[in-house]
Amino acid sequence: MRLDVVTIFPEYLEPLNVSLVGKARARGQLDVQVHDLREWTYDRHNTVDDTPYGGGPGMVMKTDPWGACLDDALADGYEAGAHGPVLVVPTPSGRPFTQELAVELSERPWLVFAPARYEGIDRRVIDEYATRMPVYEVSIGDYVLAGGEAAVLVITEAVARLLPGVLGNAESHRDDSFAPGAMADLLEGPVFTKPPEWRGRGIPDVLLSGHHGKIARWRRDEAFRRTTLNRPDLIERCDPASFDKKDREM
Ligand SMILES: N#Cc1c(-c2ccc3cc[nH]c3c2)n[nH]c1N
Repeated sequence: MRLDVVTIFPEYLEPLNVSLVGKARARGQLDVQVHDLREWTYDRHNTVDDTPYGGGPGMVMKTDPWGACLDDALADGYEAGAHGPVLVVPTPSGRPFTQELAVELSERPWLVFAPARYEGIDRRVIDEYATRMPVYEVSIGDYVLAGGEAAVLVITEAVARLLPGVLGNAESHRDDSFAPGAMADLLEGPVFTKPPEWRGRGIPDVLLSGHHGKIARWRRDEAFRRTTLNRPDLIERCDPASFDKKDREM
C-alpha cells in the first residue's frame, strides 16, 4: 500500500516512522510519502491560506498550492479505477471513521491524505479531485481538533494493522473490538498476564482452568458486560442468537 500525506506540518507525521507503521515501512509493506504543502507555494511568505469569501472567522486553505501538490503526488504512477488512489479528507463534518471503513480503506492500494488546517480547504479542491478518484471525507470522532494530521495518524494505524503480514500471527485482529464475527460490535473484555498475583490481586480462576470453552464463554460474557456498561448503543446491534449458537459449539 502507498500512502501520501499533504500537510503544512510534516513533522506531525513523524510517528509514522515508529512502531507498527514504521516496521511495515521498513519491511516494504507500506510506502509513505509526506509532502510539505509550502513547497508548492511561490510567494516569498509561502502562503497557503487566505480570507474566506462571504466573510466569517479564520482563514481558508488556498486552491493553488493544493492543486500543484496533489497533481505532483498523483503524477507518480496515477491510474484511475480499482487500482488507483482514493483521497481521504479528515474533517469534523465527515462520515464516522469506523472499523468497517478501516477495512474498506485497507483494501485500496493507494490512499492520499489531505489533512487541513485553519477553517478547511477551498471546496473546489475536493470537487476537482472527486472527478478523478473516490473521495472519503471522514471524522474520527465527535470533538473538534485544530487540524487533520492527528486523524491521519489514527486512520493510518487502524488501516495498516489490517494489512496482511503487518500484525504478527499472535496479534490477530480477528477478536478486535468491532471486528466481524460473533463478537462483532462488542468491546473487548479485560486481559491479564503474569505474575499470577500482583498487590493482592489474582487472576480469574476460569483463565487458569485450561478449559477453552469456558474461557471463551467468560470472555464473551465480560465483553457483553463491558459493552452494556460503556456502549449500550452497540448492544442492540448484537445478535443474541449467535451467542446461543456459539455456546452450543463450545
Ligand atoms: N477528522 C477529523 C476531525 C477534526 C478536524 C479535521 C480537520 C481540520 C482542519 C481544521 N480543523 C480540523 C478539525 N476535528 N475533529 C475531528 N474528528
